[in-house]
Amino acid sequence: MKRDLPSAVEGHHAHLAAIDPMPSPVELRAALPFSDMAARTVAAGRRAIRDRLDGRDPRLLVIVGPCSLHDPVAGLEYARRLRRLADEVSETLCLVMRVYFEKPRTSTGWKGLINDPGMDDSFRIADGMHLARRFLLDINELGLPVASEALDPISPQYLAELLSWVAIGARTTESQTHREMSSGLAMPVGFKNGTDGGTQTAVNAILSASHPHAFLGVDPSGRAAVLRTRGNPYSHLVLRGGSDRPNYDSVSVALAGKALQKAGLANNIIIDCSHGNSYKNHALQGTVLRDVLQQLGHGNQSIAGVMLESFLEDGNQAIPTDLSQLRYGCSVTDACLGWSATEALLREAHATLLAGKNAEKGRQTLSA
Ligand SMILES: O=C[C@H](O)[C@H](O)COP(=O)(O)O
Ligand SMILES: C=C(OP(=O)(O)O)C(=O)O
Repeated sequence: MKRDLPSAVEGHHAHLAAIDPMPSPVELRAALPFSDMAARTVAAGRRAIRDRLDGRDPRLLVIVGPCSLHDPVAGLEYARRLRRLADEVSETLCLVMRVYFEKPRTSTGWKGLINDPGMDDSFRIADGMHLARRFLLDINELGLPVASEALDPISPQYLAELLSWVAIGARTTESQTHREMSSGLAMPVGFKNGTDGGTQTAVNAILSASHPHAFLGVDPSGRAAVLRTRGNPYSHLVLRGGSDRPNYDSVSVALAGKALQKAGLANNIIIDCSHGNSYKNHALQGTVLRDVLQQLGHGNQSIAGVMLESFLEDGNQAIPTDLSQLRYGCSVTDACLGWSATEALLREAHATLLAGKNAEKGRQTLSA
């Protein structure tokens, strides 16, 4: 629908095709209300992540799931499997499901389930937002906390109460809008280093997000408003590698830690095993994770967690014109580890960390 938008300037709306109304955040929340179970999952998920960042919980955070969520049915099947695995490895790993509905593109491409749920350029954003909130409720009701990327600055009004962790992506870490938004979010926010591999933009972002801001946004009724924030004390760094080289190695991690400390920030780092850290070769994510485990075994105190891109099927696929040709459970954006490789890798990580934990207990008993 194109609203009548008068302007004194001739041709002012020449590049605007239409303005479609959206239900307000309050309306969507009323249509898809919180359940007690979902509320408990979010509270427990956020607490566990804060405890890890504060050093009170020694478990490694693992943010794991598809590069993008395009099919809620396959997503739910993945979540059920992850939920079972989460229980099995809970002594050493805190699993959080990666549920990304908004994709920042290098230039063009499908921008995610919220933007285009039909994957056919029909851009039914109101339907996409409804699907996204429904899916987040379903996952939280399984008892699995959720991590997502916050890309659109209005989306959090609809969805953020269902998220336990949020990323600001490599392409938006330098954006003031995203830093301001993060300063008011209730959950820990991980800022990724830039696509060029530089960490200073993320350090600046963490500093900015930890401060109060006042900026334009929408209130829960969807009305334009001035949002005044208190600052987010749980913003932290995500190392995702750069266009020419990874940055998960111990030297890069130490240098990033020094940059955080120099800025007076907590030395908390999450390693994204995908993207620039694996040269976008999904099969290399295991190599990165094993290196991180080795760093932890050698006493690294700054790595709080890892991120893995994983789905039911290995690899990825282009979005076909005939959507009935889509392969079930296979990523339509970056390539992912398949479920069996994911499960094996996380069990291996659990066994490695458990062995380290038991060895430490043994040393303590001997020296007591
Ligand atoms: O994680 C996903 C992609 O790396 C990101 O959205 C950029 O994708 P593109 O370079 O294919 O646009
Ligand atoms: C887009 C993503 O990552 P990055 O911002 O690191 O490119 C992502 O994690 O989906």
